[in-house]
Amino acid sequence: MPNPVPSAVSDVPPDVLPDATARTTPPPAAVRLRGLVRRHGEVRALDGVDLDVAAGTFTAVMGPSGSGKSTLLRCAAGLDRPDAGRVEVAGTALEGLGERRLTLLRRDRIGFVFQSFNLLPTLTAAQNVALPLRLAGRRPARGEVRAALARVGLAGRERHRPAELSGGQCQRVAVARALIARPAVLFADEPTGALDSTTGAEVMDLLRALVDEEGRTLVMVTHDPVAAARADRVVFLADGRLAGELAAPTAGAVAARLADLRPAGAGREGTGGAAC
Ligand SMILES: Nc1ncnc2c1ncn2[C@@H]1O[C@H](COP(=O)(O)OP(=O)(O)OP(=O)(O)O)[C@@H](O)[C@H]1O
Repeated sequence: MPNPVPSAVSDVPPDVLPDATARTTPPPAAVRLRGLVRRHGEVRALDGVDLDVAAGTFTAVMGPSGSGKSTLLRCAAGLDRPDAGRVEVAGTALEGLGERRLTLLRRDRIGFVFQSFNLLPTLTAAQNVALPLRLAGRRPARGEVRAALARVGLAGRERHRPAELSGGQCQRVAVARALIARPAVLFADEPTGALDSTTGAEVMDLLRALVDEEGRTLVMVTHDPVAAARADRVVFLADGRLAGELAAPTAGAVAARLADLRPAGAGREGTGGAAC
């Protein structure tokens, strides 16, 4: 019987082989930012940021307080609109999208984890995780939510409400909820900021494993050099601009770079920082 599947490259007609250019072109970035500007009144929170994040990698964003980290993350995740520049997530440009299409893109392609978990207190862990699917009009497949909770180490906690869970467990629920729709990119804004160091380290173990074992793409803002050192790459912001990066970071190298970025005694704290 003829075999319709070519057994070797030499069996493939030349016109269907990728050309040399195609073979050397890197895969499209999961996140691509170009010339990003975001003003808050007089403050240029972002002042022309260019950044590419490769799929399947873990990037940490660091910088002094007020340097624009959260603004960068929110613009990249479609939660905030830049005043100028371009944001692409998984090959889709965000700037031309109307509110409805942006909402759909956020729902289907983007996961976001907040420092304060943002779980709904009246819902169980399972109901919180299922919420994005429910909002999309989808009934979760049998076992889907349970498997998502098991993946983050919360097997058996499906029926617990946030008040019955520790901070670390709440953040795990939030991670499971962010991943349930299988987003192209997971953004995390200070995901360990509300946790003690041991619990924070456990959440970092989970985030690292999601990249290593499942090929997830993660972009995380943090103030903690130890957390940032778990990333493949740390990019630094100062005054709304990129201020260098470190590959294969160590906590010591991250802390030293951060100290260089801080003017003696302060970052931009007190220069119009957001109200608390
Ligand atoms: N909604 C807002 N209204 C007014 N100014 C804002 C707003 N959001 C951010 N800013 C200002 O933009 C600048 C960047 O803020 P952003 O929160 O992005 O910085 P950050 O690096 O994340 O700070 P932190 O580390 O303190 O969280 C700051 O000067 C901040 O005061």
